[in-house]
Amino acid sequence: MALLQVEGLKKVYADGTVGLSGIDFEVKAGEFIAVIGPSGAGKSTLLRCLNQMVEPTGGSIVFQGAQTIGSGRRKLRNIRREMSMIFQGFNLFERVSVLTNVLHGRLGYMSSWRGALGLFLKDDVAEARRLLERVGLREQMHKRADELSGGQQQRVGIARALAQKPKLILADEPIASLDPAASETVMSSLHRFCSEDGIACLCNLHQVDMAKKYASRIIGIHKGQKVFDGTPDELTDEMIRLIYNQKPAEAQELAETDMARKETA
Ligand SMILES: Nc1ncnc2c1ncn2[C@@H]1O[C@H](COP(=O)(O)OP(=O)(O)OP(=O)(O)O)[C@@H](O)[C@H]1O
Repeated sequence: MALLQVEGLKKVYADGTVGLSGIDFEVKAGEFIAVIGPSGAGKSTLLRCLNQMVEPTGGSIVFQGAQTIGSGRRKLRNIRREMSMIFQGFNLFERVSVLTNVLHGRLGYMSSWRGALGLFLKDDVAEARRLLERVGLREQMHKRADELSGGQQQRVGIARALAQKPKLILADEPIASLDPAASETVMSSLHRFCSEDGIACLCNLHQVDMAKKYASRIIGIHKGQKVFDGTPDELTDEMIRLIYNQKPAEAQELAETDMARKETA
């Protein structure tokens, strides 16, 4: 059984803008998938619909065998703790310590009053320290988050995501604000930890070279539609040109021809 099954996923925003116009795909446990496409294609909308930070307007999302659309608050909280998110702008609490930011990854497992008072369990604190060591930030754990560089802050974001013990990480352009060296560190850390812990990842990326380097599968989106779904090798230069050069119909046609060729081979 797939970890995640998405069928006919749609999002039309209140002002009538179509974010997603019916997307289908599956994610297997432990798969590392890059999502690419031009600006405004619907990549963020897709990730945010999956954890329902953005409410889908149609379709179905089955996560670990259960339909998530229409879930009540309690069920949604349980779904979200197993689907952690990494953000382009890190989304850390800047004035609190790095360690506390990682501990926030445990909030979904605590009663709200314990969380509000910051009464974290001893085991959770030990695990947060271990995770910070794992991402190479042991020395920084008592610093305020805003004292860290962008690349270090994103590694805190990764440690926080891992603290949730997720089955799936949704990474929304995790390296868009970073320089090339920090981007490599963040992508290689994210890839390594997902692989070591058997976590699936859907990672929105603008950098096609990074998508090809780290993902085992790439999904291409254009104008709210899936126009490519294949391996890095199958993402040819021609396909990239079609996805980014506003010719999704031609890209889809090329993908279908490739698929038919693979089936008959
Ligand atoms: N809150 C919103 N209200 C109305 N339209 C929105 C809203 N959020 C996104 N959109 C629109 O939905 C479409 C998809 O946007 P989305 O942010 O998902 O694209 P993206 O591929 O992530 O783009 P980028 O790479 O620039 O971040 C765009 O046309 C965008 O303007």
